[in-house]
Amino acid sequence: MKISEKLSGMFVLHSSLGRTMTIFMLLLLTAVLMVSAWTLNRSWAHKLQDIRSNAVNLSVSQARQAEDTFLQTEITLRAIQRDIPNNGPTYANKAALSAVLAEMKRGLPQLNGLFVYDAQGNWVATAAQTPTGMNNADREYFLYHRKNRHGGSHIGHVIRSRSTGELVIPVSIRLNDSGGGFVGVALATVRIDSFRRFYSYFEMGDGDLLALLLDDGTALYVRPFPDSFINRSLSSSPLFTTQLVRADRGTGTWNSALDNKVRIFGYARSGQYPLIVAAGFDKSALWSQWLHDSMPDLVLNGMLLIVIVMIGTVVLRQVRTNVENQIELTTLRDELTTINQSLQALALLDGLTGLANRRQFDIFLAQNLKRSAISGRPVGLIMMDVDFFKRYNDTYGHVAGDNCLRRVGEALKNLPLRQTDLIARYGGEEFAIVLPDATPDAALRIAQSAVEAVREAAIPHKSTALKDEVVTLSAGCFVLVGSDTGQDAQLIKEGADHALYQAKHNGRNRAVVNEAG
Ligand SMILES: Nc1nc2c(ncn2[C@@H]2O[C@H](COP(=O)(O)OP(=O)(O)OP(=O)(O)O)[C@@H](O)[C@H]2O)c(=O)[nH]1
Repeated sequence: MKISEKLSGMFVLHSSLGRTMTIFMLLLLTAVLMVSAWTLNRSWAHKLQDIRSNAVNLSVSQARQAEDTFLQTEITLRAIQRDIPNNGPTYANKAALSAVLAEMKRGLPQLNGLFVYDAQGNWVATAAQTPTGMNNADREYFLYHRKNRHGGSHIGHVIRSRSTGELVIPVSIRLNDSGGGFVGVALATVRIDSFRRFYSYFEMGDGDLLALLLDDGTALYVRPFPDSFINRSLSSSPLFTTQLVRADRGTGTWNSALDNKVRIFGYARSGQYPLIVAAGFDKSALWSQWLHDSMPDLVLNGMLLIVIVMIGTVVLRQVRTNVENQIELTTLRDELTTINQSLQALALLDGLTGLANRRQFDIFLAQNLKRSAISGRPVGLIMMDVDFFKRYNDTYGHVAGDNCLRRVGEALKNLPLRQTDLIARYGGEEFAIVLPDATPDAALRIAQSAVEAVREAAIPHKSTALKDEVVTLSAGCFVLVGSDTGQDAQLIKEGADHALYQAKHNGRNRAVVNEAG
């Protein structure tokens, strides 16, 4: 950027209009930016609020669904329990019991199998064909029931079915004899696939998750994670360390323990079973989606900002042009004023001596005679003429003659005059002094000092007829009180001229006053 452009830019800021426009544009820009930011921020906050509600609602509904599944399963187990003789499943009609189990399973597609074990873990009956010689005494649920006397159902960690190889959740109850002694276990295995299928009905993003968990933090199934995540302990997740400690349902945002992704979670604990459902929405995907949805607003706001900046630029450029024009006009005006003043001065000054010229002399004399006519106070005029100046020119040349006149002018300038007096070059080698409010005596005194000053300047003049051979002056004075008849200037000049003639006639180099006035 050129210096002049920088300067004019600064002038814009320093001019009050430029400053006001700049501040206005900046305020407008800030206001639009703030409104846009506030609107977008609100939109994002609403989006988060919606997601939190969705997450909680989904968790609650899925916790209910899981409860229903396990309740149906428990009811089935209770029905099986009723069909088993008091002294234990060993004494049951195994074929008939298996048929009952098969019939029960048919109505419950979420079940992988129904099983009855005796007190040693031997398979007594199943909903499918009973493989001979199978024993499940090593399973966690079997050991659990053998140890715990309570009659409630037990939901275990996910296992792989020995009969089908499928991943299943074991739901079991203890079988007691009439004395409360352990006589076996009834087991239903719930297909993980049933949850997999059910959870796949929900439209969720790739990074979103829906998890069925045991309340000890074990993952039973987590959509969309692979089966390798099943049975993983999430007990260190904020869900278990902080959220569930505070409330059985709620929302929160934390790094998922499964893949360290930040998700917005909703969760709900089952009131009936030790189950928890959590729904988590990938925050970065939500942000991208929100950005995508907000793009029209962002583009609109961006365009608004660009339009404001463009308008601002045009207005400021216009202001700059105006300021530049103003500066140019002011400079031009100042220059013209200076020129005008010089011209005015030049119009009133004599170019050779720098004294007032004839024009100024005439104006000044006329003004003072007018004032004199009003005040009644006299005006004095001294007319002066360089002696034998023709000879001077002839002897020294015209250039020297001009110099001589300049020096005579200098000598006159040094006279002790009042501020109100005026010395002028009347024309040629003639000079004049106007003395407002002067008596004839005072005028004569000043005329004599003028003659003396020129003589003392000692400008050589070898062709003069006078003996000192220096340039001399003759002066004639006249004093007049103005009468405002229009004749005053002529009268006073004639009076002074007459005295000058007398001075010349009397031998030059002297001053004479004409007392006739
Ligand atoms: N160098 C120069 N000479 C001027 C100027 N104005 C007038 N003169 C000359 O001044 C001379 C005046 O001569 P005169 O009017 O005869 O008077 P004088 O020779 O001074 O004689 P007295 O007035 O009788 O003493 C003329 O020769 C003019 O040419 C000027 O501006 N410069």
